[in-house]
Amino acid sequence: MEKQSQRPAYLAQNEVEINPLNKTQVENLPEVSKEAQHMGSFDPTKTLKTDATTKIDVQHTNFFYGAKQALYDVSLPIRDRQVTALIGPSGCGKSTFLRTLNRMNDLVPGARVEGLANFDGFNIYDPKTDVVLLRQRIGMVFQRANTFPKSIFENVAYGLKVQGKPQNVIKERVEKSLHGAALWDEVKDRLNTSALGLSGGQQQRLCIARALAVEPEVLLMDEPCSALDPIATLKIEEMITELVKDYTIVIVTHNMQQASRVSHFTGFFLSGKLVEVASTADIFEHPHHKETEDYISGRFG
Ligand SMILES: Nc1ncnc2c1ncn2[C@@H]1O[C@H](COP(=O)(O)OP(=O)(O)OP(=O)(O)O)[C@@H](O)[C@H]1O
Repeated sequence: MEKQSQRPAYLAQNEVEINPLNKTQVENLPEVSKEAQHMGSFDPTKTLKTDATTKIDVQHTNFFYGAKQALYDVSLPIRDRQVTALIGPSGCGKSTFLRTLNRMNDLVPGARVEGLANFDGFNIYDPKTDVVLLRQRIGMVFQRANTFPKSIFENVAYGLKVQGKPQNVIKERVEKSLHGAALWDEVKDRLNTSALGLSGGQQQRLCIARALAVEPEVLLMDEPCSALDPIATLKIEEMITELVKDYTIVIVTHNMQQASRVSHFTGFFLSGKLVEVASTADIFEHPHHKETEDYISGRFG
């Protein structure tokens, strides 16, 4: 009974809160400024000048958790083989946006998305989209490593076994993915030992290897370094810089130095709106909006 009464009012009866804010975070949420309220939807074509082609073209996306709207008219082209960083204060909708890209939000009862996310000529949001196939092409890495209590080899081979791949293909892909995740040299002599014996940073790279093993085209990373120390963080950042030669990467980060180190484009979210997206250098050196400037200079968030 006690637990029931603490449920946030915006949750419908069967809804679960995946990523609840604590009381302090809620109290410190910035007000949407008058300018942001009246600016309508942001037109990214004004600031996103690049030769890179668009891998996923997100247009006019609204997202609802039951009655609560979490994203407002977000349009954001994700460029091919570039890193796009999503920044903004807690609760502004970064993770929600990221999760719309491979339909992870489908798992939340009462969740609903509107708009268009054009990926290779089909709409990711279309109910007819095959989400299993979609998640093979658009892989995801979470905040905390979700290591399975299995051997290092089995962790990476997992998706390939589900796909029924032959043993020789599995062996080859496990090795290739561990190289891709910059982990091979550290684990090659103990592939059959438990993955739970690896350090936190190694486990996160192992999960990245698992995501790479099914050969995705896009990698979504939801604060992949938030549980890691600076050295493990640096390893992941170096790995991202290598991986982007072959993959399109979208990363949610609270760490603005990280966004400026690893990304080509940065989108700034505030209260469910994309305030602006531009080249990372522009966002950090010449932001178009006062909210962006206030956020990157640490005035809130
Ligand atoms: N399952 C859910 N049910 C209802 N509301 C939710 C759910 N998950 C998130 N929200 C709400 O949606 C809004 C956006 O949350 P989201 O997690 O996308 O923000 P965020 O910018 O990623 O935050 P953080 O940086 O803290 O992870 C917040 O108000 C949050 O409370």
